[in-house]
Amino acid sequence: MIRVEGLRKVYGDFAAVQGSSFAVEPGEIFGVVGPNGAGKTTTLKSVAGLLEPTDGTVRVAGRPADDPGTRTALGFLPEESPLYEDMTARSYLRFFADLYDVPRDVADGRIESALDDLELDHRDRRLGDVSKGMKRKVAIARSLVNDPDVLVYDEPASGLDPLTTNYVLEFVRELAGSGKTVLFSAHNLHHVESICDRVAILNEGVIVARGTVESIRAEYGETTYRVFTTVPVEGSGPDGDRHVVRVGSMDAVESVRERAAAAGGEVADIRTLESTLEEIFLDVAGRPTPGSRRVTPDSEAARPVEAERPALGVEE
Ligand SMILES: Nc1ncnc2c1ncn2[C@@H]1O[C@H](COP(=O)(O)OP(=O)(O)OP(=O)(O)O)[C@@H](O)[C@H]1O
Repeated sequence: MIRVEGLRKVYGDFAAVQGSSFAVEPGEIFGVVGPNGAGKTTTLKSVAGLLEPTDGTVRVAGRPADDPGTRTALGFLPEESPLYEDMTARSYLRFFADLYDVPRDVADGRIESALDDLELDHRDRRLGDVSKGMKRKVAIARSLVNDPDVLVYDEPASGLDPLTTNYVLEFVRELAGSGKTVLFSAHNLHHVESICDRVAILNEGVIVARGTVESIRAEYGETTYRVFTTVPVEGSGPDGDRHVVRVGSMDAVESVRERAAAAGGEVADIRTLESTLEEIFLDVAGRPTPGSRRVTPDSEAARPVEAERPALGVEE
């Protein structure tokens, strides 16, 4: 549903994205993570047809991302989503449904159902007077008024309390469960690990790791073992009435077992620990990336900064 090939975006002499390729299928949530400035928003805006790539192709549902047909079949949630503060949730969503030429009766049904699904109270209260969580939910509802197959969500849970965050993430999961294609960026790697089917780790505009969390863990992570013994062994520390030592291989576990036996004790328990996505991220994103983000003046790719295209439903 989303096909990105060789995406490159240069601002002046700076490459924000240096040649990314990935695909996202219907029903899938694909997470883009990376440090500040890695190129996540640039990637998402390019998929949403809001930025013209310097090089590469972006296709959504078989059409170029900037095709007018694509843009109405896609819901984009920007990182910051200022709303028209004097409107109510209902009037605001109707306004956007009108922009997408959704017939009024279809729009009303769709809006009420989105508001119900998002458990939005205060539907007729001025948006300037509602909570941040509710504003974010309204922005999410706005991304759905045209019933798009493809959703591009930049930090959907940014700045929300844990309860609202869980609600929003669960909602995104349900949207993917109903067959929508979701491209999603987030800083909170625990959220990404919990809801994304596949992940790309971006660093300095380059995808440095990509795949399911399990495959990334298998390739870049490490397995360690916490070995609990009834007697102290070299390197162990107390843990209640037992002792615990962390080792990195099954051979090392065997060696702990032998040392415990030699000291008249035994191994009481072994727990396996896998690297978290966060640990892998800190490792992978800390490595130097191939290529420089600086584009030299005589380089073919050094083109003028592209203006952002105005987007339907995006006031930035
Ligand atoms: N219009 C622009 N002109 C020049 N440079 C830009 C422009 N937009 C983004 N950049 C630069 O491109 C790089 C990537 O920006 P982008 O917003 O895509 O990163 P990000 O990964 O989304 O960052 P964050 O996590 O901080 O939101 C950054 O160094 C940013 O300063």
